[in-house]
Amino acid sequence: TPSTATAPASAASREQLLSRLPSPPGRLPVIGHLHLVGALPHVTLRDLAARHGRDGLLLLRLGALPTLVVSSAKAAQAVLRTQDHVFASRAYSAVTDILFYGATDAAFCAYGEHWWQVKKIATTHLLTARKVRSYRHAREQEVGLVLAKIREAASTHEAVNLTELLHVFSNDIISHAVSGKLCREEGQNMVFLELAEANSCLIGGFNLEDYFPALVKLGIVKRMLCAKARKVNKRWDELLEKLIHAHESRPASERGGEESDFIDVLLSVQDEYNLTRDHIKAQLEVMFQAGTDTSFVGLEYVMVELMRNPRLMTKLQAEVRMAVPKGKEMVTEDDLTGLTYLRAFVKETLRLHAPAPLLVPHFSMADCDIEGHTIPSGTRVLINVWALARDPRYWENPEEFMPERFMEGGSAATMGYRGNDFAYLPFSGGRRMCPGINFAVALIEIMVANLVYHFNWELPPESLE
Ligand code: HEM
Repeated sequence: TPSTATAPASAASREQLLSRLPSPPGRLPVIGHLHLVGALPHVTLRDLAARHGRDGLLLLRLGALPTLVVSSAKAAQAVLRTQDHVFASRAYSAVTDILFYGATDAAFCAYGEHWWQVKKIATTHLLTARKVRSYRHAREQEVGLVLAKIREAASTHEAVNLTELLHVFSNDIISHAVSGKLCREEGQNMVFLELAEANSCLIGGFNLEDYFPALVKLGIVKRMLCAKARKVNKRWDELLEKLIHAHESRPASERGGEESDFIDVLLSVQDEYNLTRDHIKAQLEVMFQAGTDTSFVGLEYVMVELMRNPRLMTKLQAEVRMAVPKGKEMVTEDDLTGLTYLRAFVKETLRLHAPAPLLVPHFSMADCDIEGHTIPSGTRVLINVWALARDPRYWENPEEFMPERFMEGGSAATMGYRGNDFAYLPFSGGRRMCPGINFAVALIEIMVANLVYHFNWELPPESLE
């Protein structure tokens, strides 16, 4: 059983503690184990952990940064529940520092008073079940636009690029939540898409500056490595300033109300939470970062699994078509209650294809014990939820796509998204858990329901050759 955290160790004893943790051979000077992390880190890390790990733990030296990889449900439970208070921080990153106004947003902010405040704003003001419901007409409208494009292609038997359509769809839904009706003016929704992609390139990779913080302290290196991030941040700043300004200049009577967008809400709680202009911009920007790609990847994989499993597509179509009154033009959110197979289908997709397979890295703030191993403070932690969700110790036929396991009577029937089952963590768990679950699931379900209600899907013949 894990014991309580103790005060941080000195550098020497920290190194001593690290040297006792299970770690793979092949560590090189300077880069450490970085060369072992391939193009699909969750896959290579699973294999390395199976070979060299112990008790679900494996220590890698990624550059100068000790990184603990967690690959068992018990160790994940220790990090996200029993010792959540120790592991709820984020490591310093020069890139997120620049992109997110001193990392003052909810996702990249280090643990502390400011993070509590901005996370609370996200969970109690921006992403509540009620707020998410208030955007249903906007979602249905965006779904309508996608359906029109597909209908047009279908009428001439043309293949559609679903990846592109669904990516734009996810981005537009979030643009609408952030800036309401203004999001389409002057093509601002497309600028959001472009900037979110630029951010992903900077954050998503294994960044040199993150692994060699000492390098960043040298002025020249910092200038070189961070120039791109500054450029991208400048463009975000111009766009967000313009939108916030447009909101401020609207009469107060138009700002409140049921369908108020994130900018309206943040402006209205600005004084209560002592938010600066930069805090507001950081928070708006992170919604794109955390919400767009993740939702889009989830949605795209649902369609992949539908096309791979025609029998299951027929079953899902039957459920949706039964539930929608005859002659209705499109499925609306009222029709979705009780669609248990749809719900299970999405859950099973997020099991096999977690959009954030290693979560967002956690960071320990004190020494503490996990499974009899002492983890020193200042350790970065990756939880391999992709590996946990395919581990035969926890799942029957783990590689098989079987939504039924999440249905009544199935082996995972009681598993939900809230991080209570440590073999199933697509949205993580504990203090750092994703606050966007309702938002994401609503977006995915309404789009999928309509895609299967209106169309039969198959891959174009040339893609099968
Ligand atoms: C299928 C879609 C999504 C998935 C799979 C997902 C998953 C995750 C994961 C794994 C984390 C990291 C948790 C951790 O560090 O332990 C996270 C954090 C976060 N997500 Fe999501 N997310 C999704 C959609 C969204 C949406 C739509 C929004 C907002 C509109 C959102 C907002 C956030 C925020 C603000 C955080 C940071 C929380 C923190 O650090 O305390 N997410 N999400």
